[in-house]
Formats: sequence, C-alpha cells, structure tokens
Amino acid sequence: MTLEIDIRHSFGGFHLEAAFTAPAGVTALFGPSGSGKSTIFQAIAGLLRPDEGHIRLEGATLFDSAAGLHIAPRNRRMGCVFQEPRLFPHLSVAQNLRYGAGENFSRSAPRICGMLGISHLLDRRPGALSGGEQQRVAIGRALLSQPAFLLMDEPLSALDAARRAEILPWLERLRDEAGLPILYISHSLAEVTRLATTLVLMAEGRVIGAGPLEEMLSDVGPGLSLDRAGAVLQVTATGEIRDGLRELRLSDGTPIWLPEASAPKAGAFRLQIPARDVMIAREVPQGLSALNILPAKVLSLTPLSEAEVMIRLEAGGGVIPARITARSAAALDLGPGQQVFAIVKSASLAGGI
Ligand SMILES: Nc1ncnc2c1ncn2[C@@H]1O[C@H](COP(=O)(O)OP(=O)(O)OP(=O)(O)O)[C@@H](O)[C@H]1O
Repeated sequence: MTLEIDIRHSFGGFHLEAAFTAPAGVTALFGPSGSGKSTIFQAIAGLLRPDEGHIRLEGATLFDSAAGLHIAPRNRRMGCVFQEPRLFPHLSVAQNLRYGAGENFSRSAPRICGMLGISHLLDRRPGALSGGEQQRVAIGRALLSQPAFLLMDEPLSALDAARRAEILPWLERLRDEAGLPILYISHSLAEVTRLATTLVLMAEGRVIGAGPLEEMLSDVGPGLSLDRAGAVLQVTATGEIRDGLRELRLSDGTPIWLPEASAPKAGAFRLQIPARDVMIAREVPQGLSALNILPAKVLSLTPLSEAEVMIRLEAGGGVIPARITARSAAALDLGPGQQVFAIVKSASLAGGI
C-alpha cells in the first residue's frame, strides 16, 4: 500500500508545493512549525481541497484537480489520530472504541486492544485514564475503523516526557504488527528517528529531502543541521554485562558497548551515533579511553567547510558518518576504499526522549 502525493496550495502569503511517496512502514513528515505539515495532513484526510495536484492510494485516486475529483473524507479509509485524543468524555473506553467500528468491533477489538495494551481499561471513562492511555485508546479507535492508511498528527506532543516514553514502544509495535502504512507528523527528531522508516523533510512549504531514514540522517544535504547528522544502526542486546556496560551486536555481529542503564535488557532497537562523536584511526589505537573501536572502510569524503570533512564509513553492517577536521583527514591521508578504525566516543539510543 503506497500513498502518492503531489499537491500545490496557497493561503495568502503561504505557498505549499509538496510531492512525495509514502511506502509501507512509517513515513515521518518532519519540519519546523509553519512548514506545511498539517496542511498536507488535511489534504490527505480530505479536510482541505488543494488548489492543484493529485493524491493516490495504491492506484486509487482520492483527489485530482485536473479531473475535478475529490473523494469525501469518510470514503477515504484514513484513520486519523491528533495531538489531543478527542475521546467522548461521557462514554466508556469500550463505547469510544465501538464508535465508528461497526460490525468489525467484536472481530478486531481483542487483537487491537491487546496490541495497544488497553484491554483492562474498557470499562473506564476517559477522565480516569492517563494522557498516554487516552492516546492509545484514540489510536485503537482509529484502527477499528479498518483504515487503509493511518494519519498521525503529532500524537505525542501533548504528553510529558514520561508519558511519551511509555507510549513509544506501543507505536513501534503498531508499526511492526499492524501492517498498514502510517504518515507520522512530528517536529521531534528523536521521535522520528525511533519510529520512521521513511523521512520527508519539509521547510517553508517545500519538500527539501525524502528517502529511507538511515540514508537521510547520514546525509549532509540540506534540512538537517550538521549536529544532528549521524548513523542510525539496528542493534540487538545479547544479555552480556561487563563493568556496568551492556553488550549490543550490530547487524554484522560487531559488538558495541553501552552503559547498562541506557540500553534495554533484550530485543532489537535503533542506536544513534552522531557523526561528531566518531573519530578515525589508521591503526588500532592503544591506551584510549573510548570503548568502541570498529573496523571500517572509507566510502567517501565530503568537505563541509574549509575546516571540516564528513567521512562516510562502512562499519558494523551499516554506514557510519564521521565529522572530522580537514587537517586530520589530510594527516591520515584518507581516501575511498581505505581500511581504518572508527572510534565511537558515545552512542545513544535513538529516540531517547
Ligand atoms: N486555514 C488557513 N488559512 C490561512 N492560512 C493557513 C491556514 N492553515 C494554515 N495556514 C498557514 O499555512 C502555513 C502552514 O501551516 P501548517 O499548519 O500546515 O504548518 P505545520 O508545519 O503543520 O506547523 P505546526 O508544526 O506548527 O503545526 C502557516 O503559515 C499557517 O499560518
């Protein structure tokens, strides 16, 4: 199931011109306030009719200005989740979930409530739930309407850090188990790094970059500030702990160690390594305090300024960018294809918010 969008719309002085494709998985629409994310959301949901363009879901046209076609929101099979849960306060959780679910309720509710961890809340009213629980019920209600596509507009931004941390694993589960594509609007890069498979970067009404998350975050192109560029790697916890450090394995089996408290005990998750925290050595360094020294191959060198260079390294089964000084790059005589060692000063869990 793929959503294809190519629209233009103006409000007074604001002009939106957006074209991108949202494939299976989570496509995050990321950009500063006022960049046009919510306008795109409304156009996809059918709440706004763009001036020009088209929107297609797996070949079915939802909107086409040239053909004069605009399918009504209720016929688009879009499930919507907003910043606020928007539950009916006088109805129980079960009644809220039943709303809009029709005959599908008894067949799908047990699986969806289990997936979102809300089965024990069915008899309560929304007022007796935490913000995170209310938002999980709102997601359950959207899923029970049997959508072909889920639209989520900053679903965590009204929650505090503790509630956000509580709900993120449920969203990961939704991404991995629900099997429907999700468009996820956010201006939190930590959230996006943790959840997204595809990243669409917006600025001033334009798409300034779009592609697979790992590629977009390791790129030095426009849109992301340099401080944010870095690797996002899949790791698995082995259960091994030594000296207060937990062992994780990168996808090619290379071990990497993280302080015990900052890594989950088990399972697979994403690890973020900022490019500014990666050093390069030609030989295995001796007497160094850094924990993680990974064999690597130089893929490319991109000058960032007179003083700095971004080196893309192949290491640990992925690509790890390193931001080093031009002077060091020259001193090490680095070039594509060279075998080196990447020294990771610090790594953090992606989405540690
Ligand atoms: N109905 C409207 N009438 C006039 N201008 C509008 C309307 N809706 C949005 N705008 C303007 O369009 C621009 C883009 O707004 P939009 O809400 O799409 O941005 P956003 O990226 O979602 O921002 P935020 O992250 O703050 O929600 C803004 O300048 C906004 O003021």
